[in-house]
Amino acid sequence: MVVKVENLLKKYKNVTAVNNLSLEIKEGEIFGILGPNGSGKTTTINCILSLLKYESGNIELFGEKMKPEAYEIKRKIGAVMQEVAVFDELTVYENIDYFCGLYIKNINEKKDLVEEAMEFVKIKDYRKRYPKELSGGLLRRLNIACGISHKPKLIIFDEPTVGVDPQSRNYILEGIQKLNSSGATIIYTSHYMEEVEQICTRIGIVDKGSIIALGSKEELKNKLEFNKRLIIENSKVSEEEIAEIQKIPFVISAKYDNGKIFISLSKSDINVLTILEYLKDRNIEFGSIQSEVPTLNDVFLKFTGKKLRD
Ligand SMILES: Nc1ncnc2c1ncn2[C@@H]1O[C@H](COP(=O)(O)OP(=O)(O)OP(=O)(O)O)[C@@H](O)[C@H]1O
Repeated sequence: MVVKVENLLKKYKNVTAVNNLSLEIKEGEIFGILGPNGSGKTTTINCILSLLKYESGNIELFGEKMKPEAYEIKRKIGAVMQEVAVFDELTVYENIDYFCGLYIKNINEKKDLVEEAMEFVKIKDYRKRYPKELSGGLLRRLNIACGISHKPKLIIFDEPTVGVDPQSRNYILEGIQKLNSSGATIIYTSHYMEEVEQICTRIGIVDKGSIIALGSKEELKNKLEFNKRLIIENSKVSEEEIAEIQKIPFVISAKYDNGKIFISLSKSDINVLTILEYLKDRNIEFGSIQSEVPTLNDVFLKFTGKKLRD
């Protein structure tokens, strides 16, 4: 087990930021911690890294207890935190060289690793630039290069794509997958369900400091009763008709909102035609029909009663 967190409890005065959180992460995983703002993701990461003291719980990394002075464990970890932490007076190259040099003493080896890290986040063209000359996305990519250049076995990314342009976002996500393919175990925190779905092999959904659901995206979606949602454009449909639709055997729920009928269909016997025939039989006019598969937002909604993003 690369990461083992048992019953972690962390309070800031009277705010319980992490509430009895437990998780285990195996070698080779890209483990996503998905939760809304303030759900305790960063606090959990800071506890895992021993940057914060906590009230109770147990944290082991690579099978050993993690402590502030566990330098041997820390060498195996790369952390890319939400706040960009680079030196303004050093260039892109010098910044990565500095952070790499904290772990790698051999000059030639270090040189190669710095080049590799720059290549990884596609920042080579900016090697002589200073941080203040970089866009937000490039700055994030520099921050990542600084955190990963020493080839850590466990890399933690805390919301690395917040406020970045789509191109940088793609470089970052692809880069993380490449790091994983080359052997690193990854922890990735985010409040963007699309990103987590795209890259994570297993996901822990957090709310109010606790994990409320855990599994692969398929396992999480299997916890839902429905596996398809129809959205039918319609100008008018009565409450009685909606109630009728709801009675169709494989319909889990039906509602009318803002000119659209939303129908969730159960896993078995999905028959869209039956719905359309029903509408046709009753002369209910409809426009475009969309079919959606469930998202992690639906999973979040099921367990918390609220949306992931407000
Ligand atoms: N230094 C602090 N002092 C007091 N309360 C804090 C502190 N840091 C975080 N909190 C509170 O702890 C809770 C969890 O915050 P945390 O930053 O861990 O969540 P998060 O999921 O990482 O959110 P975000 O995505 O906004 O960073 C929140 O209620 C937050 O207001």
